[in-house]
Amino acid sequence: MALENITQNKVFGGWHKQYLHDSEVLNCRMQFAIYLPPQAAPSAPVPVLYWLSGLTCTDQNFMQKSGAFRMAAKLGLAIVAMDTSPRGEDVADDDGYDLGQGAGFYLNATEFPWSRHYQMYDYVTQELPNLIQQHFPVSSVRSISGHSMGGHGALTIGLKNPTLYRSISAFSPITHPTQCPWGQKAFAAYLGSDRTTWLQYDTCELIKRVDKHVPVLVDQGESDDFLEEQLKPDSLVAVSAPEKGELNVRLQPGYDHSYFFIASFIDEHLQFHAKHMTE
Ligand SMILES: N[C@@H](CCC(=O)N[C@@H](CS)C(=O)NCC(=O)O)C(=O)O
Repeated sequence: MALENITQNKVFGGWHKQYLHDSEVLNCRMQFAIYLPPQAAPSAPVPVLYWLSGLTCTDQNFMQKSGAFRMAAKLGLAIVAMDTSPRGEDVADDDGYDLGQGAGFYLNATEFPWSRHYQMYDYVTQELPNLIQQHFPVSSVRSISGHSMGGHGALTIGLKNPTLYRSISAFSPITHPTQCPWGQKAFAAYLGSDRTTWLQYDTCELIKRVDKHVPVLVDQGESDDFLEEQLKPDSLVAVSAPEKGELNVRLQPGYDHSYFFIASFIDEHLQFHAKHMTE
């Protein structure tokens, strides 16, 4: 599949590049960004961290604001940041910032009018990684991370695919979407009124169902305005079971929901993933 390179900037000895491509699963043109560290070469493929952003974001919020490049260059990690939904004039949308374009929730929609394009689960787990492996000097070793809606995406996708990802991390994730307004609105639209179909995309429900999971690191700011109504870290702590795997939920005093918070702890997340990707 053809990639169209639209930007490239050298940073910490590596390269940040943006690309456009036709997505078969999303049925539209998509944009993504990749950071290739200086170590990446055809003779030396590097592991990849997939980053999933939150509501209203594009491929650029993380790349421009997280300050991840210095540590990624040091550790020799590639990072792929994708868009948060299918895009385009023909793609169904909604006036709310929390539904439609910019709010794909990393699931496969089954309901009209969303199902024609909103297949983000397949895009993240299959189409995009295949494209990345085909075109860049990366190995098949992957981990996954994200913020808010993207933290929900990273956790659900990582829990459901323990052989695809070595580790999972999340900042301020929506941990129990079937029990919060953002999740209930999105799942009702994308998946319909049968709530049993929602459970496959709910981190707290998935943790209860799996026997084992890969190591998980979660950071949550205690001064996050969305903490109690939308994110519910206590629900995640309540279902954690040490015998199933490492699940470290850290509450960080004073931090809010923004990329200032992400920038403060991104180095620790990259080190966590690098450790598990090089084991
Ligand atoms: N009312 C906010 C809600 C959306 C929001 O807070 N989005 C978070 C993720 S849930 C974000 O990362 N915003 C973009 C940014 O900070 O760069 C907005 O419209 O920006």
